[in-house]
Amino acid sequence: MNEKEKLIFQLIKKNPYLSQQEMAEQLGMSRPALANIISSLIKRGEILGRAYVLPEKNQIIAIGGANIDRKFTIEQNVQLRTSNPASVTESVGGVARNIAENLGRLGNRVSLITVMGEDHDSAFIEQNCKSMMNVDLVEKLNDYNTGSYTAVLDNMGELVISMANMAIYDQLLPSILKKHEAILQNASCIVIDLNSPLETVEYIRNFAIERNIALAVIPVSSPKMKNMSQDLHGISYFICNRDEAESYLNVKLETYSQYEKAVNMLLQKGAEHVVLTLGEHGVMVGNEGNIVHYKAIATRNIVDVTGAGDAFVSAFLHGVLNDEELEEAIQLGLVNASKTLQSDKTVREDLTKDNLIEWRNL
Ligand SMILES: Nc1ncnc2c1ncn2[C@@H]1O[C@H](COP(=O)(O)OP(=O)(O)OP(=O)(O)O)[C@@H](O)[C@H]1O
Ligand SMILES: O=c1[nH]cc([C@@H]2O[C@H](CO)[C@@H](O)[C@H]2O)c(=O)[nH]1
Repeated sequence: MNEKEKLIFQLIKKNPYLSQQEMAEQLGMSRPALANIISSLIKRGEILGRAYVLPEKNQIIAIGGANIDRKFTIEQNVQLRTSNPASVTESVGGVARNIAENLGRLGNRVSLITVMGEDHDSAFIEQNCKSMMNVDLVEKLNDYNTGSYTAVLDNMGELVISMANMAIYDQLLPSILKKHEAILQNASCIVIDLNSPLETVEYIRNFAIERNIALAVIPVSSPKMKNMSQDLHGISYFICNRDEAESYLNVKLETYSQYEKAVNMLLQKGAEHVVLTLGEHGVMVGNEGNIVHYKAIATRNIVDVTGAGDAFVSAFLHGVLNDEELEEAIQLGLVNASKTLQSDKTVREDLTKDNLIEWRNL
């Protein structure tokens, strides 16, 4: 930091809620010059932006996708190769962003690191997210469209097909994360989804190993899971669904003994905790040679499956990061997934710490 930056940094440390006008007056600087320096401090992760908060412990950093989700629900039985009458909704999505929103709604401090285009979609996403997470570390790229995910659901809310337009995530490179090392190294947990390129996942895995930071890796889809390294050391929580495990391990998973074997194989590759999600059959969880199956919560009136996996991951991480026993954290995950299935929203708008406890006790 140069002298001017140090002065501003000290002032923010003393009083994080001074307005730029007040700061400029106290420092005898022009406001545009001050704004420039503040924006460079934010970009380098020295301060978090908006309220000029300093990076601190216990912050969760989510790295990966932030998309616009378009969901078409077909009102009658799906007929292939013809036009099906459908209703459509548009909302914010992306696995890392969904997890950040869940964790933010649950009262955790979260920053999102992602790349978005300079377009209408990114403005919509930012506007939508900024009350639940810090979005000041988001990088805008001129030549790319913001990621988008288009899903076709049947009249039971089950996924028929989905399309991912996410070329932009090839640009979520280690060079972007390096700018935010100050924040990353103070994180209580880093969550990365596999929208991120392999070299970025490997960079963050080594970063987490060197600094002993909890790391959760979330695959997002079977095709993207194929890119993952076969070495899972340094990953504290590796959470994938059945299809993703099949494509990564190159095995068929149809029985409980096969699920158990798969969890074992993932543990052998070095992950500390493995969670294999099994849709209506719940989750198989393994650590230190101990593998346990937990039943899903019987859920009626499923409206939309989108986001159930992200809801599980988020409430599970919320539990473990807030000192719950592993088993209780899993139950919180199962409850949040079940409640999310009953909502047409990817993340429930009524999700709070208190509501999660109330749903858990029902
Ligand atoms: N039909 C269901 N009934 C009850 N719980 C379910 C059902 N489907 C999913 N879940 C819950 O959601 C969790 C995650 O579901 P799944 O294994 O399908 O992951 P996913 O494919 O990542 O989810 P999605 O892509 O739908 O967000 C399950 O472990 C379970 O707890
Ligand atoms: O390749 C991808 N497909 C789907 C998603 C996101 O998954 C979410 C549901 O779990 C949804 O919001 C979509 O944007 C993604 O981030 N990458």
